[in-house]
Amino acid sequence: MAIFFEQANEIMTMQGSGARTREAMRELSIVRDASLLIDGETILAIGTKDELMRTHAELIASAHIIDARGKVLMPGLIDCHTHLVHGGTREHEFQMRLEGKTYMDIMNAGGGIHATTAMTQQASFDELYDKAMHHLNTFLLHGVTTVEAKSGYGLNWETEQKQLRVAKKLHDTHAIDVVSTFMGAHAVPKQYKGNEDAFVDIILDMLPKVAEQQLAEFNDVFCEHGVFTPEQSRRILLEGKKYGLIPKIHADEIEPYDGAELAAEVGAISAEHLLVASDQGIDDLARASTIAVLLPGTAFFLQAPFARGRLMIDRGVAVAISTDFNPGSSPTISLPFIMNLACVNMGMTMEEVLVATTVNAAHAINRGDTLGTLEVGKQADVLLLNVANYKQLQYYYGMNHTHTVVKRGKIVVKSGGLV
Ligand SMILES: N=CN[C@@H](CCC(=O)O)C(=O)O
Ligand SMILES: [Zn+2]
Repeated sequence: MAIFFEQANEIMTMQGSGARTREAMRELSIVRDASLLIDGETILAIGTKDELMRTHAELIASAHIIDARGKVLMPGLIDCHTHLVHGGTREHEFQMRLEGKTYMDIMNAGGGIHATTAMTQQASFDELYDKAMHHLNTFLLHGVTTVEAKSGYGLNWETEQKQLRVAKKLHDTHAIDVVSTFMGAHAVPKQYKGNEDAFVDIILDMLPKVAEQQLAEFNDVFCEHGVFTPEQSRRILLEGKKYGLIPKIHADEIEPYDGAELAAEVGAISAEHLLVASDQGIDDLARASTIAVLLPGTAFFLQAPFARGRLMIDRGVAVAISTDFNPGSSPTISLPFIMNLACVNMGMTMEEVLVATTVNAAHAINRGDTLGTLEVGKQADVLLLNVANYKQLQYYYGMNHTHTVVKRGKIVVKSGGLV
């Protein structure tokens, strides 16, 4: 059945092409007192109610009508960096950090990523699936219609494959589109400490299997002091490219390590975190059109300095924003809250964070052609917010304003609840 959103206060169409930089990151292309008509899985028309009644009267007469008066319509949010599929939780580590331990102290002592790896290895396929399904439902309730999901809590082929298969099944069964990234290079198992290159070789062997079995589109590495060096990261990313896996990098998160520079050098689609990226690295990202995926929830939760989002935009980098949802450094699913952190702590404007979680997030996962804007012919992923104008989404912070969500032309959230 067609869907007719009637007379929204504002429709943020975000229309235009390509990832947005500089001033274009502030252009929301808003139409006011406007209506939107969906037919099948795509957007058929956007305009005033009168215009659409003139041109599509018959279809509207039989459509499901949603009263959008007093509300705001926008593209479904895109969360372009998550560690969705994992076993267990690590709330005790949060307590340890509040008592003075650092994230890397905990990881080096066998906790952190290693702790989640053990719990993920032990979990059955169905346990991982049910847990991640629950998380996806929460994403949907927060207006998120597409989620990128990284593996990386297996650190052996069996469990990496299990995580990626869970993500694939979720993509097939859940309303949310799940886009997979292989991240075999997330940590070095302790039996390889001192012999890290041997583990790199094991990851290199996994890459053709990931590609052959079509388990992921992207290949990510945690390039960090004490994890993978820039040289090891380069090897893994360049080898992945041979199999069509597009590079992404967890770069310059804890200590500067020329991760942004490496992302630009290998032609990564995105460099992620960048809390301590150098000036040179930022300029390199701009030149290479590598998207900076910034994760202010991680800085907030780790009590670390925030990435220099303002400077990156001013230097011409296309910035995307994401939750980094994971059980250690950012266990939140509220992308709207993360957007608020980006405004308050990274100097981004309300317009920029909206572009960063729609158009630019779509480009960070290679979905810019189909997702991220409300335009005729694009996939109908639509979010109706219970706010009077787009600025209220950030003003009334830390709250969930989702009213209705349409995914691929189907209503999946209604009056703030799952359908
Ligand atoms: N920094 C590396 N990976 C994750 C955290 C993973 C974890 O702590 O479990 C991140 O992106 O923040
Ligand atoms: Zn991450």
